Amino acid sequence: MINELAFIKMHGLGNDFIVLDGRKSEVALSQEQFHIMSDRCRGVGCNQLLTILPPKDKGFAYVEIHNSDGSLAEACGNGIRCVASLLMDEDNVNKIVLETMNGSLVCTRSSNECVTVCMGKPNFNWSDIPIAVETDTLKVTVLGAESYGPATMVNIGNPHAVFFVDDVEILDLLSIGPLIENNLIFPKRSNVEFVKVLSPNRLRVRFWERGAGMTQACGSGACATVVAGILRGVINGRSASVVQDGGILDITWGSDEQVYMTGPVAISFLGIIDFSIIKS
Ligand SMILES: N[C@H](CCC[C@H](N)C(=O)O)C(=O)O
Repeated sequence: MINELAFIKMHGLGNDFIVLDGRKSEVALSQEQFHIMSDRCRGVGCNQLLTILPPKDKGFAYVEIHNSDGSLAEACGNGIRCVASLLMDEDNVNKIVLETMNGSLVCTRSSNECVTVCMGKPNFNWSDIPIAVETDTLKVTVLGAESYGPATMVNIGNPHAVFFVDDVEILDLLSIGPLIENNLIFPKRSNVEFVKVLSPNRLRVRFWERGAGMTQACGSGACATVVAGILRGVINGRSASVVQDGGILDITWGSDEQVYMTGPVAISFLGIIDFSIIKS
């Protein structure tokens, strides 16, 4: 059991992360230890734990992603952006490849301190989302959420249920979010996005994240939202800005079929935690 641990608290538009560097020494945290860190990091805790590990292939490093409920996640756009920025600074480069459960992601430093991540190709096949029954993933009726209309299901490494509604501000995400996240048609659960189309290239989105709950921003969710908007014909062209509680991400679904996400990163603070003196 680890007693003392150095960590970096970061966020991407208020999507909160604890970053650990496990490339030289073992940093596996117990769930209890993660919650202790999360609670002390920022009042309402952190959304994901990102652990930097030695590469398994030709990338610079492998990034393991855990949600605050302890579940593993295949993708975390805001988190990868943060870790990429850290490691590009460390190595004094403007481009880096990070390995995740969803493959190797090319990350590049763009202008004004933002980072662009190529999040890979979206997947719409019902069995790849996954959904429990064969269905057209463009418009999926989710039992209990019928009043929000059908969801468009998109996998960006992780599953997303995207609902297009007239007003996102009035939504009670705390009640509807878990109901959709844990719906039986989603064998691996799902992230949830509610979208209001502000203009053909500007979307307002609120998130309920699988394994983390309501978040200020969600990078993979912003990607899924723009892809869903293009599939549903509500976006002009292949790019849009996604307006989230924590700020704006710019998303492009390229002609190469890859989805590109560009946005800021921030270090909140560095810390050392001594579990031997902290009781949960
Ligand atoms: N909750 C997500 C992982 C984190 C996604 C989000 N923080 C992002 O920036 O993409 C899942 O279980 O698929």
